[in-house]
Amino acid sequence: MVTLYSSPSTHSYGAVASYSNSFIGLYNYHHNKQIAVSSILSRKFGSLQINQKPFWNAVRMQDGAVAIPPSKIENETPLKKLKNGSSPVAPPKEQKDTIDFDGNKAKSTVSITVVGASGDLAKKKIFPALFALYYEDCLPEHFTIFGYARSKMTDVELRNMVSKTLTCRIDKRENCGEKMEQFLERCFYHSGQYDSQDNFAELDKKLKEHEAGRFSNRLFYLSIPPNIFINAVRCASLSASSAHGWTRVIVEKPFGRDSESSAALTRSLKQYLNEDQIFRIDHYLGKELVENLSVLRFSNLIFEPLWSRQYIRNVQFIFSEDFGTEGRGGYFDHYGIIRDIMQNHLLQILALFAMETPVSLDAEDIRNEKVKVLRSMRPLQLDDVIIGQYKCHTKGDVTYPGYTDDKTVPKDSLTPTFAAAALFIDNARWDGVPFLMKAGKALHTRSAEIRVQFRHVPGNLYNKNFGSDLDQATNELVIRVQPNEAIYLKINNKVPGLGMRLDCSNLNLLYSARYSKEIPDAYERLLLDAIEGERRLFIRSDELDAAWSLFTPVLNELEDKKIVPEYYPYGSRGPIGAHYLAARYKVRWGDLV
Ligand SMILES: NC(=O)C1=CN([C@@H]2O[C@H](COP(=O)(O)OP(=O)(O)OC[C@H]3O[C@@H](n4cnc5c(N)ncnc54)[C@H](OP(=O)(O)O)[C@@H]3O)[C@@H](O)[C@H]2O)C=CC1
Ligand SMILES: O=C1O[C@H](COP(=O)(O)O)[C@@H](O)[C@H](O)[C@H]1O
Repeated sequence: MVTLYSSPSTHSYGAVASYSNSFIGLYNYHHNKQIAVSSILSRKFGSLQINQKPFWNAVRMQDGAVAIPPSKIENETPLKKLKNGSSPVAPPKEQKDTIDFDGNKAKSTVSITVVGASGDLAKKKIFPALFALYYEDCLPEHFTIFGYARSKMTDVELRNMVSKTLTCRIDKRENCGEKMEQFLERCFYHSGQYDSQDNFAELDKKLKEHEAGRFSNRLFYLSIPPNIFINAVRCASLSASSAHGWTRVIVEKPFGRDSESSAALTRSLKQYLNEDQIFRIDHYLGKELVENLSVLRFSNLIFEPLWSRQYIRNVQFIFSEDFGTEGRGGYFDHYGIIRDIMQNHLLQILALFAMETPVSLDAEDIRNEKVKVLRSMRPLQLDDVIIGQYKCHTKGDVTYPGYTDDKTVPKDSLTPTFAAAALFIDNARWDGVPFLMKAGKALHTRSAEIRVQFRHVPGNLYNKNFGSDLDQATNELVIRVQPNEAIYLKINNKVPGLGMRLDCSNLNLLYSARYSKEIPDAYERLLLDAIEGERRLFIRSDELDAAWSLFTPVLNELEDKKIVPEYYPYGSRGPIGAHYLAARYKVRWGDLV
């Protein structure tokens, strides 16, 4: 066996390969160079096949290690020959991938453990996403799914619970019921405490039975409250890591509640895991239209040249939900809308929207650009934020509860359920362009969209036809993330007829009209990526640090100064303050025009 190790300590990437403790090759990580490394190994050991694509994403270069091009590697180079006596190969505790020499897929298996399997997210999203992947034949041939939680359940009871949430896709195939049965047969349950190494060791034993001597890789999905993350990671890592394949852990938000707690969480996670093993999920990155953002920008000649302060007046990121915290008030009150939506989902979209062109589509190249743009942003100022909280509202016979009517929320809570903010990127491309965010619960509609408002046409011959309404006269590009996914561009055109009247119309790519296939749920894409070791859509720790440093000062100030939110009725369009904030930057919210 050839064992390939990884180390997370730098952001440079490479491969270290060893064979019986002898160093073979180390090379920068790029798709074309993969072949270089694999060919070195092939030359030395005959017909090597790299049968695990994820491996290449998992490999990182050790601090201070020397990159040796394949042409220089004539013989096996002993480990000790590497620079300054530094240990070139990560200690065994770190993640390692092993290449199955036969390249035989049938010999490997993936075990997926949903930690917190009795919970809301597991039922609502994780199990259905796993089934959808199975249904679409996207899971490896051999896989096992384990639910793990404290609740007492048998395998059959877990299957019953899971089966209630499974659905077939719209383009139903006849064998859907059969597929469900087959999927459920691969689901098992183990009851245990989150802080018990012994319980995780029992899980390990069961996993091994199912893995049946196959080359095993293990994925743990932490679908549990954040206060038990670390215990679960410690126990899973120490007692139930894969002995010779990869072990990866998907971590759900919240990743702390400010810079300090987030850094502490990262430090604790890294006691037991490499950065490469940690998959921080932001499910908005798995949404189809968010994925499409880079395609839109970088594969259409017409957009990228316009993508700067020269042509763009402002950009808006808008999230609204037409329901309140319903059942999640306990969690929400500790976080509020800025942490729940803005600091992660909206900021991640902003980073993808505003980043420079990455060197390639490799995860690290993309994440490097995201970090760069986040670090070019000004921390949010208190003057540039307004906050709101929904209050009870009666419409006809129905009374909608206010936020503090939730029994799990303190009566005097000042936690914002709505916020609007103006952010700025201090770089050459975006200097002076307001990036506005708006997020709220219990509003009049459910939607998430990006709105790009372009500048006016200089010396426009048709100005008189529009009067002075800049918003009517200028183009707007709308990327509707949900619902009814669409990309449309507002253009000006002449109303047909003998007169000269101008109109504003949409060039519209409505996904449901263009594509008959159902759009996969974000969790499907992200789970598949985690299984395949594709990190592009997961958040790296330096991205997280950069994101928190933009919001932490203002979050502290809001709390220290006990800023009272502006109250808005359940089901309304939110506080009026959002309009004043936008107006300060000569902006009108596009969703209200
Ligand atoms: N639900 C959602 O829509 C979303 C959730 N998230 C995040 O995903 C994670 C899971 O969410 P969700 O499923 O809603 O969480 P739950 O509150 O439903 O918790 C999941 C499971 O964890 C166990 N658990 C709950 N509270 C405790 C506790 N205090 N101590 C020990 N175990 C506990 C319970 O299992 P048992 O008692 O059987 O051990 C529960 O079934 C959280 O981090 C959440 O913030 C993120 C985005 C959306
Ligand atoms: O992360 C979260 O997202 C949901 C909204 O997700 P969506 O995919 O349904 O738009 C939000 O309700 C929740 O408060 C938040 O924690």
